[in-house]
Amino acid sequence: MAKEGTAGVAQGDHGIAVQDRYPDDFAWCYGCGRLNPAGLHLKTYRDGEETVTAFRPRPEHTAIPGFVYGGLIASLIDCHGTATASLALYHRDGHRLGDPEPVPRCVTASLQVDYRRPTPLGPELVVRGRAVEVGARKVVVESELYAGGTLCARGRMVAVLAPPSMTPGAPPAPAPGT
Ligand SMILES: CCCCCCCC/C=C\CCCCCCCC(=O)SCCNC(=O)CCNC(=O)[C@H](O)C(C)(C)COP(=O)(O)OP(=O)(O)OC[C@H]1O[C@@H](n2cnc3c(N)ncnc32)[C@H](O)[C@@H]1OP(=O)(O)O
Repeated sequence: MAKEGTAGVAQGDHGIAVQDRYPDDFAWCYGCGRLNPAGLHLKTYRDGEETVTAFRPRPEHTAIPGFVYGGLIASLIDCHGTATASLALYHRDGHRLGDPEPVPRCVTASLQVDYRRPTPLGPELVVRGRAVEVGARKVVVESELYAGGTLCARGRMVAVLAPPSMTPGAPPAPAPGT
């Protein structure tokens, strides 16, 4: 039986958020790190062939009174996208959330946001995403952001598996050209 998530939709992968399975060293992101006390704590769930997240902006997320700051919208699309990419790589490798294997961590290589309508401040925002290309290390993710059912923004991003040299505690990467 699927559980109900914050977005009010059925969750897959045992109803576990991708961000709750990132290794601790990778769980400090301002947008989605569960260990960042000042962060947004975005949670991404599987919903069939898509992913979904929900976030209710607060008054400090104002652009002009009554409307949401575009940088917040980009953050939601960004963090939901990297999580969608991580989940796609995890699935490709035959895993499901809840398996003991660590969930891979992706970083943003490219992020495009199309702001289609002013986003009202008040309703919960829902972002739906999907991996449209899954390569060895690179995943292209497309997404849409809705406010009260109205499409307000679209995103397209390239997410890349964090190289081992980015892992905290790893030896520094060699300088370019060496
Ligand atoms: C967090 C910053 C890093 C600090 C390290 C802290 C340690 C903790 C580690 C992890 C925590 C994760 C926390 C995530 C937070 C959530 C999301 C964010 O806010 S991320 C912040 C903004 N993003 C960056 O700062 C990336 C800066 N860029 C890079 O480091 C590199 O450029 C990187 C890793 C993205 C790619 O470098 P390559 O040397 O590993 O790999 P190549 O061969 O260049 O690219 C792989 C594939 O991606 C494509 N690609 C790369 N950049 C692209 C671009 N801009 N547009 C389109 N495709 C691109 C390439 O064409 C290639 O594709 P083909 O496999 O050949 O098909």
